[in-house]
Amino acid sequence: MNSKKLAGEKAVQYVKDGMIIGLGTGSTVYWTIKKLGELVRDGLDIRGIPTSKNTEELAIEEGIPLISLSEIGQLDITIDGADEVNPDLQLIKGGGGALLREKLIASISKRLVIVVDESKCVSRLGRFPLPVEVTPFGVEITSKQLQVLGCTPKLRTKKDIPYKTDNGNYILDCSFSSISEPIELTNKINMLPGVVENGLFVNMAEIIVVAKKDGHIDYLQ
Ligand SMILES: O=C(CO)[C@H](O)[C@H](O)COP(=O)(O)O
Repeated sequence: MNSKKLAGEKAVQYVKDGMIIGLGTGSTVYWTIKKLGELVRDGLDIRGIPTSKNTEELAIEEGIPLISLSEIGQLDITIDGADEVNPDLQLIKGGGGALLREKLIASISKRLVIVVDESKCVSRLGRFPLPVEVTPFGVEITSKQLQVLGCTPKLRTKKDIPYKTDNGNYILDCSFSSISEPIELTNKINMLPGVVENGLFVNMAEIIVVAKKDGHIDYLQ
């Protein structure tokens, strides 16, 4: 049983004809996008807004018509994955490095639907290191300032050089032993001058589609 596929495909039930849809990033929402491609080929009329260059490529491959952010003020729905979800529907995102575009697009969506397999569900956030997108300029300073907030930041790398986001920034993966006050923490992190955005999504998700190993689906809302 492929739980990511199950969760990803289930979420298309929220998509209706005529909708503008935020297309998330990652290996779970991959299955949503593949399914939407099938539905588009069968006549579903939607427009997508990708949250990353990878997702844009996939959506084009699937024949999903795209629309640019400058042409719209609001999206009907965004479907996306997550790295951790807690029972209050708070999330850690950004494992795939797309957190800034994901958060921006989610912030102008009427609904944010999250698709995960059950391994992502935790009682308290923080087991997964929190991705923080930062400017390359002054990254060492920003890293020290983040440490003061109680974490161990690690510069994300790819093939031994700093990983660059689609926006040309770096990611610091910040290990907190646990995150008890996500709202306070997100505000404190985003106050730092070198921080562009962090991967805590609080008060944003409306529904979380959780696929279990045995094939059952739970809906957290
Ligand atoms: O936030 C993300 C990308 O920035 C992803 O949605 C998150 O990392 C989950 O990915 P996956 O479904 O591959 O486990």
